[in-house]
Amino acid sequence: MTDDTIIRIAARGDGITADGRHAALSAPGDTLAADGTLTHGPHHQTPPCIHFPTCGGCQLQQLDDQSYAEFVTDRIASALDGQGITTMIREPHISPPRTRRRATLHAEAKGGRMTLGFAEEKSHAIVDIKECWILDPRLFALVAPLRVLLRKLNFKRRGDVHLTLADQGPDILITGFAPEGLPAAEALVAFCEAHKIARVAFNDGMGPETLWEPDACTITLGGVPVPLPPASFLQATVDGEAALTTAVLDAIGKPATVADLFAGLGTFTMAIPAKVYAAEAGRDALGSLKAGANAARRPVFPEHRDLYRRPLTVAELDRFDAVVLDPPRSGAREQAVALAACKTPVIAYVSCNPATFARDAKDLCDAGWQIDWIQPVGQFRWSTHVELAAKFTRPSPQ
Ligand SMILES: C[S@@+](CC[C@H](N)C(=O)[O-])C[C@H]1O[C@@H](n2cnc3c(N)ncnc32)[C@H](O)[C@@H]1O
Repeated sequence: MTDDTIIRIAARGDGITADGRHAALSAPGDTLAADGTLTHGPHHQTPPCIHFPTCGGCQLQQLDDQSYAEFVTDRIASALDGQGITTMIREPHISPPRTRRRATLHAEAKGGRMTLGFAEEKSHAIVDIKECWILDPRLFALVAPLRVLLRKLNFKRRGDVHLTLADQGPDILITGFAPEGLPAAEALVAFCEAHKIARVAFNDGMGPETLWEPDACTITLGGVPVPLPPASFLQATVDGEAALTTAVLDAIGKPATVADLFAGLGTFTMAIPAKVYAAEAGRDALGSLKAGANAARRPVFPEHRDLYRRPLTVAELDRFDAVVLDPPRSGAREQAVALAACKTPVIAYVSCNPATFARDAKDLCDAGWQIDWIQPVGQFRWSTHVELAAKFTRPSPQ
């Protein structure tokens, strides 16, 4: 290896040479000459998608599978290293291509053309996708028909198209627009029947209005069908959800009572075979979790609670045999203070941001917790977005 060899990929996706220079669209093992010429090495693959690298949906298609998996692990290791923490990092789980079950596309009507796709990298321009290597084929199959539909609906602006695979089929929420008139209604029904759509809702600023939903939409979590509000948070792939759930169950063992914090629709709540207290600030999500758990007669105790303003106290946390938390990207700094001091024997921390995870982990480790292991999960294949599940325990006295 020479000083001009790319030795790692930084958090934002640039390759970094041994002598500290940055190169976009490079892979470990490539070499960067002094004049900026990049020579591809053994881990540089031909990006499969015709839209790469313009499309902002993927940033790292030039990495082969080995170097992408190493990137995912390295993101977590470097964030922890920055806080002075070392631990065992398991083999990452990487979602296969074409498995993304939810995505937000952007639509724009301009000059008689309807553009529909992901935004360009670092730009508002929309890439009119003709192929996609990350979307589930059942969702990608709707992209061309949706362009036709939007034209028929007289969509004349810019808006978002949220696509989700519900138990009943594709669920679509279109924002920034609401169709009007009988021809639009007829075009919508014909589209939904032809493509076996589970639901279509529009949100023109007043909240989602559902115009098609022949059977109530659900998403099955841990074997429990949960009512699915439009554009809800779901783990991005089914296999990614399974990898995170398996890690959480492995971490917590066989507890009698568990707190699931930032519970969402109940991805972990429903998978845990115990009494589960579920705290969540989103009213719609919590209402669905409650309805799903009640219908399935699960011993779940939901609470609508803002965990940033009102984190669980030490006394509340001490009642549980295990705590699971899965906060948004900003992490759980406020909740980590009480977690650091509580007596619960085990914490399973699921994170979609290694940097805030490492910050919160430092608070826990400073208070005597240790990280037993971390399971990296790359659900957003070929992106710089990395997830993980970690097990925290208190070391037993010698
Ligand atoms: C990363 S998602 C995880 C959801 C769920 N655990 C899952 O796997 O599907 C984070 C969740 O935290 C919720 N949330 C965001 N801010 C919150 C707050 N201040 N208090 C409680 N929940 C919050 C969001 O509504 C969202 O459901």
